Amino acid sequence: MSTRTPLMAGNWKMNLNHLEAIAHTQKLAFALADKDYEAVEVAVLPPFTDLRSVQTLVEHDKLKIKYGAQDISAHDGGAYTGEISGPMLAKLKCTYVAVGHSERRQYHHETDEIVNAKVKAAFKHGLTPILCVGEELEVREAGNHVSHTLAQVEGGLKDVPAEQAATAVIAYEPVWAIGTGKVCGAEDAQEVCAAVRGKIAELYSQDVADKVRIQYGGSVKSGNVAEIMAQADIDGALVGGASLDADEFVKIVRFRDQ
Ligand SMILES: O=C(CO)COP(=O)(O)O
Repeated sequence: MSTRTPLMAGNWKMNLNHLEAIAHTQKLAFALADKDYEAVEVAVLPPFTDLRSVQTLVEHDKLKIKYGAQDISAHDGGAYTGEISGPMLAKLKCTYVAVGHSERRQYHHETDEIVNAKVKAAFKHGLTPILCVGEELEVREAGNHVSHTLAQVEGGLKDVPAEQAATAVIAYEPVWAIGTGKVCGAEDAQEVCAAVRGKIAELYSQDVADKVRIQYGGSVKSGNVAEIMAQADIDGALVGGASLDADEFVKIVRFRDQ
């Protein structure tokens, strides 16, 4: 039995303004009970413009919900118009930051080198990266999903020391399952997540591999989360669309009751 605490993180993507973010976080906090936080770590990843509001609410009401950003600059500061740095996110007391989400790889041309620099920037400023990896449909159809995903893991963690790697979160998100309603079968997800853990063991050690939390993401809903969470190497979910519905996200956090 793994000692890894499951992590259920809601990636809001480009949804909810700062007022909606407050209302949504309050709704989540109201519905979640201490026993939920004892069993599962719960996090939200709002847009940058919401983070200060979420921080203020979490601190003022002493909420147990963790929060983080959806991206981080590889740079610490300077002439990088539109970017948000690690020191800025650390100042907002973010716990997590998603790095290399497939939407950033696809629409912002983030390569494994850029993703690696962002992973390092996160660690440098005390943030835990959620390193997102996963294959496109053509890659899966060609049967290359495992090697493709492992190359992204290796690229993303290049030159990251073992002590840091052990605290990372890796999110396996097959691109074809994101926002499509096509959930990857639990056993297919487990196949890749087990291979990711094997890769971490090869790059570092079994001890590091046993510590790293691996999430599945892609059309996770209350109706399919239990089967996904029953897999040995899946330690949580990175939830997109369903995290925008507070009742649904609470049900996902309570996957054991499904
Ligand atoms: O990309 C995702 C989370 O990062 C998954 O999105 P959906 O849950 O909407 O498929």
